Order: sequence, then structure tokens, then C-alpha cells
Amino acid sequence: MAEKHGNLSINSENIFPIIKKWLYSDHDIFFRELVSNGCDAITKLKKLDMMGEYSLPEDYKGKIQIMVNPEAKTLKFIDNGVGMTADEVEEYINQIAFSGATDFIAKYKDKTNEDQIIGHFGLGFYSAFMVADEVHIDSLSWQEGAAPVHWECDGGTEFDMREGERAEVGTTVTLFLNEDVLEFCNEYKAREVIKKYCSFMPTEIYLSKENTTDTQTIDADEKLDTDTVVEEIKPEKEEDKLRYKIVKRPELLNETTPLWMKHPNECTREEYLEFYRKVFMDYKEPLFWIHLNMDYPFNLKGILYFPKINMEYESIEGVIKLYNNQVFIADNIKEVIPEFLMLLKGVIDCPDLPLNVSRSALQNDGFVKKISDYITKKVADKLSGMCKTEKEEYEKYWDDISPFIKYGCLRDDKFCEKMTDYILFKNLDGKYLTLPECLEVKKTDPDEAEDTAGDVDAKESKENDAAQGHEAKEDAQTEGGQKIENAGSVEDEAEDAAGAEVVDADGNVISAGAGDDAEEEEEDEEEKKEKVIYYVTDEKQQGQYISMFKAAKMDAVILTHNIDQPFISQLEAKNEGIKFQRIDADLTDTFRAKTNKKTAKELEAAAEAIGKVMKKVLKKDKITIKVEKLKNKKISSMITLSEESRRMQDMMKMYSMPGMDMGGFGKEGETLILNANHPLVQYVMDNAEGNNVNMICEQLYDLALLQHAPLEPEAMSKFVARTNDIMMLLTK
Ligand SMILES: Nc1ncnc2c1ncn2[C@@H]1O[C@H](COP(=O)(O)OP(=O)(O)OP(=O)(O)O)[C@@H](O)[C@H]1O
Repeated sequence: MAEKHGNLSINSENIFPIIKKWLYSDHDIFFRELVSNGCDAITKLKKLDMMGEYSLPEDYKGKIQIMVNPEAKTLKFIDNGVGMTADEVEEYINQIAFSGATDFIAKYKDKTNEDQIIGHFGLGFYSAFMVADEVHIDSLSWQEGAAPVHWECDGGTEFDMREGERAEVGTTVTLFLNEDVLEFCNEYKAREVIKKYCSFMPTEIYLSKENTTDTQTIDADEKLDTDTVVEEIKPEKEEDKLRYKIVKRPELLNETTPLWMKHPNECTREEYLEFYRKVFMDYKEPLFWIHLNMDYPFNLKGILYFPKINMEYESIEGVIKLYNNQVFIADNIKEVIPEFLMLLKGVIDCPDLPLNVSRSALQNDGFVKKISDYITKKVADKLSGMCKTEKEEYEKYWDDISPFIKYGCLRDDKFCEKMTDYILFKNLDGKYLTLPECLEVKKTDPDEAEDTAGDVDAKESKENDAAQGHEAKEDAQTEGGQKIENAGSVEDEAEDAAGAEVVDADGNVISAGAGDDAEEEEEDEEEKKEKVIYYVTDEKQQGQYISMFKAAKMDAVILTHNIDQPFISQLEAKNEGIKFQRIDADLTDTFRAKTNKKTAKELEAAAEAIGKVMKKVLKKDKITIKVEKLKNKKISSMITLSEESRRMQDMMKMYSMPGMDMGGFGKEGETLILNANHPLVQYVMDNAEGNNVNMICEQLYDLALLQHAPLEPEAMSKFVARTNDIMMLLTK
């Protein structure tokens, strides 16, 4: 062919400095582009063979060789694909590819934020100039009679083309590296980058050092025709084999059929685990995985692993690697993968993705949204399916996966809808219940429960027999025994007791609704509709309340994770009639002895009197003081903290700036409940002016506080000193 010197048809003065500067942050991407071109060329040649237009040699094996040469400061990409004729180089490299690169630059040169470009697809061949001062192409086309072509360009707008010397069909691209990026011709660096981008490309990729003197030793029977023997190693003992020292073989760096490309039925558990270890370098076994495999309406394959998350010690950071036809694009592209799934580890391969567009365009791409929705749906299907058919396994994983699922519910409405019935709640007995199971009504009779606790005297027990009979009948209909109580049902139950006369702890007949006005009944109706799920946030701190609940055969669920508060708030917002209440938020009727209206009035009056004394002694005006007749006579005092106030306080704490005074919000909604059934409280009621009343009041308050939260340091010192004083009294 005639030598040719030409001008590259572009308007820009020189696009290469722009390419170099602009793609600076991930300029290793040229590896991916040049290897991809080689892969494409091999695929094309195989297709020509299949179509009968070309005949591949018997022993043909498509492969890409990458050769580093630190001395010459070059990098070579050699493929045995279709190759190019001079005309094709003219068309594809001088015109199309160049104009492609120019368009690309023109489109994005004003975007200062490099992050806006996904993977820089579309830059192709010219990405070589990001790192090379000069690039050569040596190619021989598959076409019969084609002459080899040599093309070179030194990074300006001019190129030279002449007949080349390449003797085999295929292409060699040689990069003469810029002094700033010589690291790329270091074998180790090259391996790292190739592994990053090309680990799963569909053609074998070999790395070697040009003219290397490195050697390796092999058994004689392993020798290949391509090996260069440096030395024969004679066996020392007769029974040993003959060995050869050979020039180090090129190293195969990729896996051409990654696990996600196989059908799930063909993959073994060990293969999934092996793949996980290799790709994510995580030697902890994942909990389980989902193999995505779909061809319609779009092509998507992948494997998502649920890693074992230890929330207390590690921050959760997943990795989802995105591939396009086995070519790595990037990690964690949130436009394609729903954000909450970023906690997982996995690979997604979607050849249909439009990757040469900006991220903002991806966000608005309906197709990308569909992919994202599909992934979400698949994950929800897998989880709900597991909950339905492998409940035991699901329960086993629950503690690990629950923060992830709850986070998903908070972030994604559709996921939330699908998962709501498969969220598990661990109850006080360590059993896992679904939300519907939690809400199943357990018509508990407080008195029967109290009997079991052994804290009710015989009189009370007998008096409530009527209600118990009813309870037994109901219980038989309630599946699984102990359920979380339906607020409002307790009172109704007692009153419904088929005309039975219900008597309070003092022997007074309760009016059982006869005297109640219509308004009260309406309120009951309202209450009935609202289902309360009690919860515990700290099993140790709320231990006293847990004991009370257990004694009363009431249940609660354990919600100790940070994410639980926003999660339950969302559940409440989305499910009218469901209310979550911390175990110490209020005194439920279950714990109160039944009283008639007269006693209630008396207690109110007593509360007012004792309240004054208490407030004065404790120097707290905000505190609410109630006097109740608790069935458990061992409890003298307890604190409740209204759910709303507590949530508000928690929120304020969470958002408070350092140093912000929280005092204004402190303890609002706090109620001190004094048990009129306890002799100490009775003593205070009867002896408001008594000698030790102050001390008793303070002690009652501190004891109540202690069961609810740790004491502040100052309060603790006072408590200890006072307790000593009280013990001194015992010595007298
Ligand atoms: N190793 C190669 N063997 C044969 N043809 C090649 C080779 N490298 C490049 N080409 C030809 O040059 C053209 C332009 O390459 P370039 O990498 O710039 O863009 P592309 O591969 O078409 O698309 P992309 O921008 O997605 O990489 C290719 O389409 C191909 O026809």
C-alpha cells in the first residue's frame, strides 16, 4: 500500500490534552476499552466463521495478550480477532472513532463533575491517548489478500499509515506510555487493573512481560508447544520425574464464564461461596443469595449476596458491581441498583443498559427505573418466599437481615408493601412473630393473668371467676396461646362477662357499664379499633416492666436497633389503627385492680393530696402524680413516660446540636404512679406530716426511676446516702 500521511478530521485544535486532563481520575479505563475492542474483534471473527464467510483454524482459540515492557515503556494489546484493512483503519480509526471521541468530549467538556459520566463508554480506542504519547496499530484483516497495516499517531491531529508487517490475522495496539503513567507497564499494576475491569470478560486474557527472563518450573509432561525451555532439571532420584525450567508463561487473568452467566440449576452451593470469596474478598460466609436470571423484557443476570452483618462493630457497606456483557462498568451505581440494596454484595450484568449517557439522564430513564424495580421485586419475592416456606431458616437470619429490610421499607414504598407481612418481631419468649401474628387479638383477662403471677389474694381471685370462664372459651380459639394484647379488649372482656357481677379489690361492685354514659361507650369503640403493640428497647433497663408484662401474661416485642424507631413510626403511619407503645409508656388496665367509680374518685383526691407533698419534696412541678390500685402489691411506685413525649425527646436528642440545652424537654410526659395497695404509699397518704415522709417520698421516686432508667450521678449519690440513712433506722 502507498504510504499515507493525513490530517485527522476534527475541529478542535488537539483533543488529546483534553482527553488526558479530563479523564484524569480513572485513566486506567483505557485497559478496559482496548481489551473490549479485542474481545469484539474475536467475536466478529467467530461469527464470520459461523456464517461460513471465514474458516477458523482447527485449533483456533480466541485470546487477548497484554504485554508490558518496562524497559521500552510500552504496553501491547494483541488479539487474534478480525483485524482491519487499510480502508477500515481509515474509516473506523481515522474518521468514526475520532469523531466519536470528539463528540464525546464536546458533549461533556463543560461538565466539571467527572462523576456525571458513567464509565466513559463510547470513548473507545482513543482512550489510549489518556496515557500514551504515541499509539501504533498493526493489523491484518481476515479478508483474503488483505495487506497488513501499520498506523501511528503521536497524539497530535496527524497520523501516518503504511504497509505493516503483521503476519497473523488480528490486531496489535502498542502504547508508548507517557512518563507520568509508567506504572501501567509494571506487571503488578497491570494485573490489578485488568482484574478490576476484565475479570469476567468472555475471551481469555493473558498478561506477560515482554522479553522476560523470569522462569517457572514444570513437570516434563506438562510442557506445551508454546513453552521455551531454559533448562532441563534431571531427577535426583530415579523415581522422580524429569522437570523443565521454562520462560514464565503468560498468566491467564480472567474467567470467561462467570457464575452469574450459568443457570441457577447448574450452580452448586460451593460455587456460590467460592465466587463470593473471590469477588468480594470476604471470608465470612454470606447468609444466602439470590441468583437473578431473566431474558425478557430485558436482559439481566446477577447474584446478590446477603452478607453477615455485624451491626455493632462494622459499618455496613456493600458492593454491587455492575457489568455490561461481562465488562465491568462500576461499583454501586445507585441509579440502577436501589439504594437500600447497596448494603448487599453482588454482581449485576445488564447488556441492555444505556451506559454512554450521563448519570442524570440515567435517573430519568424509564428503562433503568424498570431494572431497578425488578431487582427490588426479586429481592422482596425471595425474602417473602423464604418466610413462607422456610420459616425456620428465615428466623435464623432475621436478626442479621432485619436492619437491611427495615431500611429498605423506609426507603422504598413498593418494597415496604411487599415486605410488611414478612417483617418479624421477636417477642418476650424469643419467638418470632409476623405483624399479622402480633396483631392477632389475645383477649386476656387481667385477673386470670394476675392469679398466675400469684400476687392476687384469694378474695380477688374468687371474685373474678366469672370473667375467667369466658376467657377460657376465647383462649381456645386463639392460635398459639400468648399474643400481643389488643388495647381496649381487657376492659371490655371483664364487662362483657355475661352478666357476671364484677367486684373490685375492696369488695365494691363495679357498675359494669350500667351507669356508663354513651360517650364512654363510644370511646371504648374507638379504643377497640386501635391495636397496640408493646415494645422493649432495652431488655435490661426495662426488666421490671418486662416482669410485670410476663406476670400479666402480656407480650411485647423487642426492638433494640436504631432503625426501629423510624421503622415503627412508618408502620403506624401506613397502617391506620396500629400503635406501638414502649412497655413503660403507660399503665395498662391489666395492671390495675378493678375499682368502682367511688374508689376512683377517692384515689383522685388522694393523688391530689399526695401529689402536693411529692412535688414539694422532689422539687418538681412538671411531674404528674397518680395514685392507682395496682394488683401487684409488691410494687410501690413506678414511672411511665408517655410514648409521644419520649419519641419527641429521642428525636430532639438525635438532631440536637452539641451543647444544646435539652433541659427544656426533659422529663415532659413523666408520670409517677404510686400504688395505693402498697403499705408505704398508704403510710404517706395517711401521714402527710409524718416524720420520715420526705425520705420515703424521695426514695419512692428514686426507686421508680431506677426501674426505668439509670439515675443521674448526683441523684445516685443522694440515693445511696439516703439508703444508708434508711438502713441506719433499722439499727435503732
Ligand atoms: N482490536 C481491534 N480489532 C478490530 N477492529 C478494531 C479494533 N479496535 C478498534 N476496532 C475498530 O475500530 C472501531 C472504533 O473503535 P472504538 O473503540 O473507538 O469504538 P467502538 O468499539 O466501536 O465503541 P466503544 O466506544 O463502545 O468502544 C471499532 O468499532 C472497530 O471496528
